[in-house]
Amino acid sequence: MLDGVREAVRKFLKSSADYETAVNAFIKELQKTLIKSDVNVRLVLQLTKKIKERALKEKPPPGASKRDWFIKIVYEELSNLFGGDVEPEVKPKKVPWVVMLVGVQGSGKTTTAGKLARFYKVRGYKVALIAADTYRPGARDQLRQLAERAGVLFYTEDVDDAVQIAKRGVEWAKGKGAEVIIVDTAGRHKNEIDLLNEMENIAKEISPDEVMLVIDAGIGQQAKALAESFHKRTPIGSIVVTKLDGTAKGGGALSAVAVTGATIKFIGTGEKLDELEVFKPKKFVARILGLGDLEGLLERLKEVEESGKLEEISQKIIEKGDLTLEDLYYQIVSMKKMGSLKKLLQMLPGVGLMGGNDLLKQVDDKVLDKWLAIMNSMTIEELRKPNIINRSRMRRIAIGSGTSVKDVEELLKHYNMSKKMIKQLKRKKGMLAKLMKQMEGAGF
Ligand SMILES: Nc1nc2c(ncn2[C@@H]2O[C@H](COP(=O)(O)OP(=O)(O)OP(=O)(O)O)[C@@H](O)[C@H]2O)c(=O)[nH]1
Repeated sequence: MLDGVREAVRKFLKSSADYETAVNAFIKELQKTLIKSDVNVRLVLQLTKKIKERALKEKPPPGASKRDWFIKIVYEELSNLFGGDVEPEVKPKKVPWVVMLVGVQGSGKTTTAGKLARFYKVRGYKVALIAADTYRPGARDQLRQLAERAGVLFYTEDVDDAVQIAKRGVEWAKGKGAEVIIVDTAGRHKNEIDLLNEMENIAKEISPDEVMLVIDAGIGQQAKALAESFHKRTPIGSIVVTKLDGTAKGGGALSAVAVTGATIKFIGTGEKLDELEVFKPKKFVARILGLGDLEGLLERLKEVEESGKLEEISQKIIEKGDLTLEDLYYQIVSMKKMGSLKKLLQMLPGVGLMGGNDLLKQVDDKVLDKWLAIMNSMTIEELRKPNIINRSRMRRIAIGSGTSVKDVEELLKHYNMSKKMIKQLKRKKGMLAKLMKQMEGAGF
């Protein structure tokens, strides 16, 4: 899936066809790749319809190309498909925190138990692993070894009763002061009903704080049905999708799971203990689209958008023909977001806003930071009516911002200069308009 989408992006950006033809070609390619990698067909059609609508309706901000803007739309819509902006909370809400892992045989449950133990151990928690998979020979030993490698507590018993092992294990771990307790369970039984019964019984005994379903990315669309059948018996709190390193079908499991409404918390990206990542939808999609190309593009678009805002602010000031410290504050904030002062120079109408070229030579980023600090120490009234700032207010502002009265004076001097220039600009514009009218009246 990843390669397919990346390739489509590359083709789209390079294509010499007109915009609409290129969009249609891209959408076809995207549909093909997503369906091939097991994303639900209905979901794919919904997604591409939305992308197309936005692509034809939205106008990119000045300075951005239509094609760049289109990729941004694709990025946003794909991100929504995988959970949008929401990043999962992985911090235990209380301690001890009992996690019960469920999932079918071979999904990577035992490996994930080890990875999770390491994940929480390196974040400073005291962790215990409990092996309650009595069905697969060797599962208990496998987990014991993982526990040793991760350096965490371990509990199991050589009996067949998984429910009792889990129950006594959790008690034991609590007695040892474990803060995160992870219970590994069986993935296979005589039949599915028995497996689900066992999960339900364990859950009843240990009342886990979180039931985590482990799903192999390779199972594609079946992920949804699987998640639902477990969910009926032991309400699933979160999901780990494993083996995303080894399959082109990751999108299937992810999107199928996404439509069940459960949160995907982690993804497994390899066999090693540290190959577990917190699932971040936007990061995942950026990877699908080929982050290398995309990062620069998104940055560029952000800049254009920010500068648009800056222009808007400046335009309003000029129209108003007056400047407050509050205006200046917002101007500096949006300018700082863009990064460089040079850009400001090109962007601000007439450069005069800040008091001309000479002034701008003196104004570097450090000065701007100081000004922001000073303005942050002012009251809203002072920002809106700077002429009320007398000597004693200056002293208070200087102390509050860790600067000197001289610094505050300096800022006010620049502000007054800029204000004067804005007024002049407005007057000149007014004169020009008057002149034009007279000329028109005179029949020019
Ligand atoms: N490439 C890759 N392999 C993984 C990942 N997670 C697990 N595996 C491998 O998948 C295989 C099965 O993993 P196990 O942890 O033994 O599976 P299980 O779900 O505990 O199996 P049962 O005990 O039968 O339920 C092992 O070879 C693991 O190394 C992953 O994220 N990426």
